[in-house]
This record gives sequence, structure tokens and C-alpha cells, in this order.
Amino acid sequence: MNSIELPADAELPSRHPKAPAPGTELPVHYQRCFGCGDVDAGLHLKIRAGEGLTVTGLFQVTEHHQGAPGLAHGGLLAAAFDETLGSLNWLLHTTTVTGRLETDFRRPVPVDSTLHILAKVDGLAGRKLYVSAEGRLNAVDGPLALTARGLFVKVGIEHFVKHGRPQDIAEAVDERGFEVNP
Ligand SMILES: CCCCCCCC(=O)SCCNC(=O)CCNC(=O)[C@H](O)C(C)(C)COP(=O)(O)OP(=O)(O)OC[C@H]1O[C@@H](n2cnc3c(N)ncnc32)[C@H](O)[C@@H]1OP(=O)(O)O
Repeated sequence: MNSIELPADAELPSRHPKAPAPGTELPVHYQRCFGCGDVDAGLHLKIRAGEGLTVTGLFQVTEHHQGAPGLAHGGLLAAAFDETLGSLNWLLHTTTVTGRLETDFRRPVPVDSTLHILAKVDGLAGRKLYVSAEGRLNAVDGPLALTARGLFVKVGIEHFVKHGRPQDIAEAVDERGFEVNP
């Protein structure tokens, strides 16, 4: 239950034929999402489809994201990785949720930095999607600040309907016929 190692039977899934073209900015998957949505206190991540099974995320670190004076809070950086890794769903046209996320903090991230995140799919085994990412400071080839590995688990729409706060589910259904991920 605790391992995030790519299992021997994992295979690289195919990019979905209707995946957004490389370079396309991915739509907000839920307006009130803390990671990508239109939320005052949110992360306001900008995520684009990349080549193959990759996406890129841009996280502008502001003074609202501090954990120590002038430095980004580690939990928020992990959240930025969670969101970017979760956005790989768009390439597969599947719905997954985070089962496990390991984040290695290799270098402090100052306020006013732009974190360039590159996330990729490493393999799929049954419902388990193995993913990884790296984050670099201020340029795609900037200093390496974070790396992460994640295990996302495929779920059906009932996951959200069953567990989500009813009033938010009802509003989401009203707004767009309920769709959380692509
Ligand atoms: C565009 C979208 C962007 C979205 C970005 C944001 C993404 C998120 O933050 S999602 C929110 C955070 N995550 C959650 O709330 C998930 C909470 N957890 C759950 O709901 C459940 O534990 C869930 C769905 C992950 C798995 O439960 P369930 O469906 O019953 O499946 P279960 O049988 O337990 O697990 C399936 C497989 O995954 C494995 N697994 C599940 N969790 C873990 C884990 N933490 N570590 C290792 N393996 C795990 C199980 O061992 C099992 O493996 P196998 O098939 O080999 O037996």
C-alpha cells in the first residue's frame, strides 16, 4: 500500500486522440479549484499540454504563499505539484485522484520566483497511474528546486458525487452538467 515504485506490469498508456495539442493552455477543470481555479487565495496555476505524455505548469510564487520570511511554503509547493500532476488526466481523458504524493524539496523557493514544473506519465497498471515531476526556478532549465513522484488512482464520477459536499456537487451539476476532469 505504501510503495510508489513503478510495478513490472506497468505500461505506458497512449496519449488520447482528443488530448489538447502541445502548447494548449488547459482549461480550469473546476472554477473553485484551489490549484487552477478563479480563487482569490488559490495558486492560479497555468498549465499547458506538452509533447507526448507531459504537461508543464507555471506557479508564480507571491507574498501570499510564504511559509518562512520570503520563502514559499512547502505544502503549497506540493499542492502546485499535485495539481500539475493531476492535469496529466487531460492527456489520457481519464479521471484520477491523488493516492500518494512524494515531494523532495531540494532548494528553497523565494517569493517572486516562477516555478517551472514539468510533469509526465511514467506508467499505468490497472487503475494506478504513476507520474513524476520536477520544478525549476525561473526558467525551464533553471536550478532544480523540487522533484516529486505520485500515484494517482482512476475513479468514476461517483467518487465525487458520493464524497463531495452536496451543495457544491449540486452547483457543479447546474453549471456544467457535472464534469470534474476531462
Ligand atoms: C485536472 C485535475 C487536476 C486535479 C489535481 C488535484 C488532484 C487531487 O488533489 S485529488 C484529491 C486528493 N485525493 C483524494 O482525496 C483521494 C482520497 N483517497 C481515496 O478516495 C481512495 O483511497 C482512492 C480512490 C485513492 C483509492 O480507493 P479505492 O478506489 O477503494 O481503491 P483501492 O483498491 O484502495 O486502491 C486501488 C489501488 O491503488 C493502490 N493505492 C491506493 N492508495 C495508495 C497509496 N496511498 N499508496 C500506494 N498504493 C495505493 C491500492 O493498493 C490498490 O492497488 P491494487 O490495485 O494493486 O490492489
